[in-house]
Amino acid sequence: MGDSKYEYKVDPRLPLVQDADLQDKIVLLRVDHNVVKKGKILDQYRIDCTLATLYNIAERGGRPILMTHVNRPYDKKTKTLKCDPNDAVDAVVTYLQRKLRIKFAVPNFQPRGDKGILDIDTSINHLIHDLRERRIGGIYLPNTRWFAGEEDKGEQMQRFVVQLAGLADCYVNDAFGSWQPHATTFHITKLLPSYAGLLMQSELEHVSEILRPSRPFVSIVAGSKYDTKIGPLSKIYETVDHLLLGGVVYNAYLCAKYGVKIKGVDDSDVELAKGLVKQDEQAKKLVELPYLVESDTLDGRKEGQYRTISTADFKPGHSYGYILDTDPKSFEVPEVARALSEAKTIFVNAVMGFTPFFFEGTKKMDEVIDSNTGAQKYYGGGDTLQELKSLNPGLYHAAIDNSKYYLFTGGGTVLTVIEKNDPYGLEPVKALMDNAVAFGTPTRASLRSGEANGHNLPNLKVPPTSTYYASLFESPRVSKTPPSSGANGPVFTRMDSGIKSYDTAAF
Ligand SMILES: Nc1ncnc2c1ncn2[C@@H]1O[C@H](COP(=O)(O)OP(=O)(O)OP(=O)(O)O)[C@@H](O)[C@H]1O
Ligand SMILES: O=C(O)[C@H](O)COP(=O)(O)O
Repeated sequence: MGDSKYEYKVDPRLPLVQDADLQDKIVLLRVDHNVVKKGKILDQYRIDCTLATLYNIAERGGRPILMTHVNRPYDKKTKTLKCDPNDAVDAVVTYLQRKLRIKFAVPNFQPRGDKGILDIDTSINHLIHDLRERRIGGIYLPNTRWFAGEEDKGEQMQRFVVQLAGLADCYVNDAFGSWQPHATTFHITKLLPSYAGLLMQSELEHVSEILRPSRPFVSIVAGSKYDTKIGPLSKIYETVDHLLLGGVVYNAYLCAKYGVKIKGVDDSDVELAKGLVKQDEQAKKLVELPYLVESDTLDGRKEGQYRTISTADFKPGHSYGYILDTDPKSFEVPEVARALSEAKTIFVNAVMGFTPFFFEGTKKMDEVIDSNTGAQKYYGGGDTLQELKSLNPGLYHAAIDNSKYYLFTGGGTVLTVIEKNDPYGLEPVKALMDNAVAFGTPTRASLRSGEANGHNLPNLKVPPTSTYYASLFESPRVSKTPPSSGANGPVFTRMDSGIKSYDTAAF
């Protein structure tokens, strides 16, 4: 165990990376480095936050294989997966190499048409060898969402997870921002001993604070990910004293509340938003930002083609163009100003406008929040942090070292925690705790009670030894009989790629 001064307050049943034996182990490390837009990094914060875990793994003899998703390359409507170089991990790898002065190798797996990458093939074997021999500092896998198995729930997922497990001895999840239960955040824990990284631990400690906020508690939710944000909103509504909305979420709410039509807002989204309107009829916690920026086009900020409108002028049945920002003067309306200045806790997952063209609403929001010096302020979300940094750089840098601020690496994750009212209800986090029980790995709870896990392992899925995998990587074409891992251990079969398979009964 480490020095408790440097440890986070987390559920003692959570298996922690600092308690894992990592000496000469290959560690599959899931991070959320989803910070690349059009091939460029907009804000390194999410990467920097994972360096402690990376150092911890390296310091204790572990050999890391990193994985992150970048953007959303799978199109649910057309069911196609496009491996666009703009969504590659290369920019992240270049940044890490420059920062750490070590070499990361990125294997190149060919996608199959618009189905994405189907297999981790044996071309990775020599890289694993180099990793073990310390000729490279790490491997960085391609964008996890380029793999057909990442978001799948059936055979492709199982195949991908089995191949991933075949690369490593254990798994560490440091991707707090990636709360969706996908192959690399969730299913992989069925096959490898799994641990929470240091960033994950820090985020879990701080997100617990939001669940018992000093009141009044104000949440501001905006942005474009309507599908994953509208769900948690009704639960969030119950926990806050005031809710402010912006972006696409607010547009749907306005259509539902005022019976207007706003360009780009789907009828199905308006239907969903009606629930929120109904909820607000009684409690009236929703503080509306009344001045909005309407634009005739999505093609940027075109002189003469955008204007400020007011919700006071909304008439049922009236159609509007795109609503692409909140006019800053919305924050001067007494009701809005009061809600933000009297708040004791503020959570912000909000980009108010269509970036990069419309930014004034977000800039003003950040400044007004900052002027409430007494409030505890929590920001979360990839774009939310990027915008805070680019619009108010001084404020952003001061916030990083200010105890009145905490910057989460995931906004959708915090919303989900509030929805579940439990950080350990996040599926990837729960999977880590279940894994500790199944694999018998030590946790603070088991160490404290003297039931050091790992000695008495009935009904466990025990992975094969690293030596076994190493031998495969060294001579990938020679078929070997895998070692028995006990009566209850997994059954292995050889796959075409030369990587071992677990019995899929684990899923
Ligand atoms: N009115 C609007 N119309 C269209 N796009 C908008 C509008 N308001 C904001 N956006 C877009 O929303 C995006 C940010 O929203 P998003 O939901 O991805 O936030 P986030 O901070 O990344 O949160 P999370 O981490 O939960 O994904 C930006 O790309 C911005 O351009
Ligand atoms: O940027 C984010 O919000 C996280 O990386 C999660 O991305 P997702 O919502 O596409 O899963």
